[in-house]
Amino acid sequence: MDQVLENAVELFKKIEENEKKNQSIKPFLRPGSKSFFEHDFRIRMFNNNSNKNKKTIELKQTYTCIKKHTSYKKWEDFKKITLKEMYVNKVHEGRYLEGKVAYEPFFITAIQSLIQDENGDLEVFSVYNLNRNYDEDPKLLLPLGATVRIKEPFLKMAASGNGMFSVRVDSPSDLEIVILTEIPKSIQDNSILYEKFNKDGNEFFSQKKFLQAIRSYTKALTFKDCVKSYSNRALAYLKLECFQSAFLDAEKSVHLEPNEKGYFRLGLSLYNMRQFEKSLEQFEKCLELNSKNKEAKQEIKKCHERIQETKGIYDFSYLIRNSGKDNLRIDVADYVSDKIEIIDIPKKGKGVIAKVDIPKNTLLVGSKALSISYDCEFLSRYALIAYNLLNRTVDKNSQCLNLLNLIYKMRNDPFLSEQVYKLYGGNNFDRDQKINPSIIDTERIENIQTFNAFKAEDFRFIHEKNFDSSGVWYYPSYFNHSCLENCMRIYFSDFVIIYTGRDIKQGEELTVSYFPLESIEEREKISKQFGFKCTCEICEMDRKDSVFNKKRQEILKDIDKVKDNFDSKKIASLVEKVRNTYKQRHKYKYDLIKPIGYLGNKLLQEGKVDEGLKCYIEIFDLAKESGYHYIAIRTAIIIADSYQATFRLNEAKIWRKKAHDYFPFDPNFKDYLKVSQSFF
Ligand SMILES: C[S@@+](CC[C@H](N)C(=O)[O-])C[C@H]1O[C@@H](n2cnc3c(N)ncnc32)[C@H](O)[C@@H]1O
Repeated sequence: MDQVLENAVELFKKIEENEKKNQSIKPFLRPGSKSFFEHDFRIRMFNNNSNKNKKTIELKQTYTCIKKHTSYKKWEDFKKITLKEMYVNKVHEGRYLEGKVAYEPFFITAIQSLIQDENGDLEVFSVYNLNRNYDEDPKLLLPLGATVRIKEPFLKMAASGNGMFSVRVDSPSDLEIVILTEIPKSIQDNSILYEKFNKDGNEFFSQKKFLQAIRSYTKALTFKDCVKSYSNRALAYLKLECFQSAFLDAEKSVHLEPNEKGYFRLGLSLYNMRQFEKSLEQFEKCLELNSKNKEAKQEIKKCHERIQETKGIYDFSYLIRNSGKDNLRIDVADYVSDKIEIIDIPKKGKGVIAKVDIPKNTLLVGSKALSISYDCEFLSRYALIAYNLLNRTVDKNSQCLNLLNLIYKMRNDPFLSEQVYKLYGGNNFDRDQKINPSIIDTERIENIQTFNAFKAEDFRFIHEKNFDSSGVWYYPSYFNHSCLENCMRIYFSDFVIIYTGRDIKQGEELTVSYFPLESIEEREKISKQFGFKCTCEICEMDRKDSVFNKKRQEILKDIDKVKDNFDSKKIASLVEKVRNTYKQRHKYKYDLIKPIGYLGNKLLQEGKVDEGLKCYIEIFDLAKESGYHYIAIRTAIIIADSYQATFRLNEAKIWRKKAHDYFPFDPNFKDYLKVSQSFF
């Protein structure tokens, strides 16, 4: 077994043992000497530095932290606690811990340092989810000497600490950091110091050290309220994608004195928070001050395009051109049709219904992911193993990374945060309770991700593992599942459109399929993870058909084993066997799709083109009837391509039209649907 995995398993065992042993620990007796802690820290630092070349990512919270989130409450509602009073593996409800950062912090899986309380007692202190930027200097995020306050502190057995404990913070909004500026308060309006810090800020900025630049501008601003420093700090925030902070600074800058750069940066922060109308206003103000500002003109054009999109007017050629492997995130606005609404659906939570009759192929929703991560963006598989062991999960790279990204984005964009908190996060959370968007409740966010994350199944890289993804979309998250979906989803990188796959009656629920139409067992397994049991017509029929279904699955398994070695005749006889299991049933014989696909492939390989095509035509009909739209489109294209290749251009045209009927919005859509013949 891989050494890394072995080490991780060891680590995992140790945590479990320690947790068991310490279940009954009462007041915790700590050695309390600073030199002891510093010695331990040096060892950790050494281990950490020896791994310097391996990039690692910070980890999120563990499930062992059963702490309920308390940021909804005010600081005044909590009573102070000191380290001496704390217990191990206990959440100290209604209390807060205050202390100073007593050691230069560093990253292991979280930012780690020592906290020293008012009695001079020390404890290790770990902060998770504080920042996404791995190259960031932790000393800047949690500076030595800064005062910190932690709500409902949790003294936890530390995973990396050989029996050490640490005061652990998972949700950054449980923590308040007072950063010392090292500037005596008595010095007021010192323009020399202002110049010095402002210059430092510019220097750091030019070196792309944006966090340092922000710190310097902040110091500079304590001496003088200056338009330029606010505006420059806004730009540094923009570089770090901290859009809300950028917005506040740019706003201060133009408030002090209307200025071109200030309006431009205000426009950019609003644009990035997807407030296109408001953003347009700022770029126009910028142009009023300088009618020759080319960049502002370009941004105005983009704003107009986005505003058109919010009306459902999309340029699909633009979407196709600007999405794909080279561009995993597309600049596009959201749209929701006024023909649909979100209501409570019995036994399903919320869902989407049609307010009026809606014809087939009506665009209902266009939505860009609130956050998305791709497998190819992951930094370290070591971190993934540790992450899964600590969390007792089997999350993929993209899922783990997306949680971190989502948290980061929520901290920097209140509009986005507000949308995330509206989504279903399991029954333990009251979703109607209004949450301050600046609160980061990692447990809740994680639950929201569990119930609402999907992968962006962009046709163009659907088979490539590296492009596996995990994203969260806002409006699409309200669509419930049905194996017999009546809507279709098409992805353009991280942008998805949802439209009706057939005519819909007023009041009918609109559904999409969360997973492929595999066997009922497989579907039930996945839907159980989502916490529901599908009751669509196909599922009900499958459940009634259980004896034949079992037989069918056995034959399908056999076919899988032999499909590469058998010729078309032998495969055809196995297909017949599957067909026989459907004798009692006249509808939804979707399990025939795969074996007939194998047969069609084999026939094409043997040069029996017409027989092969007959198979594909049957697949098209089966997929169409079962509402398995993706397969229907792909099959129609394969058929069209095969006719084209054998110069039967008329048939090719007919089949291209059938594929195109599934997506009537743009004549060039066929370019998007370049699928490989090797699909089956
Ligand atoms: C993406 S959300 C869909 C919207 C959700 N119903 C809500 O209230 O926001 C997924 C969750 O919806 C519920 N759900 C989805 N499809 C369902 C179905 N067919 N039957 C029952 N519950 C369903 C499950 O709780 C699932 O975890």
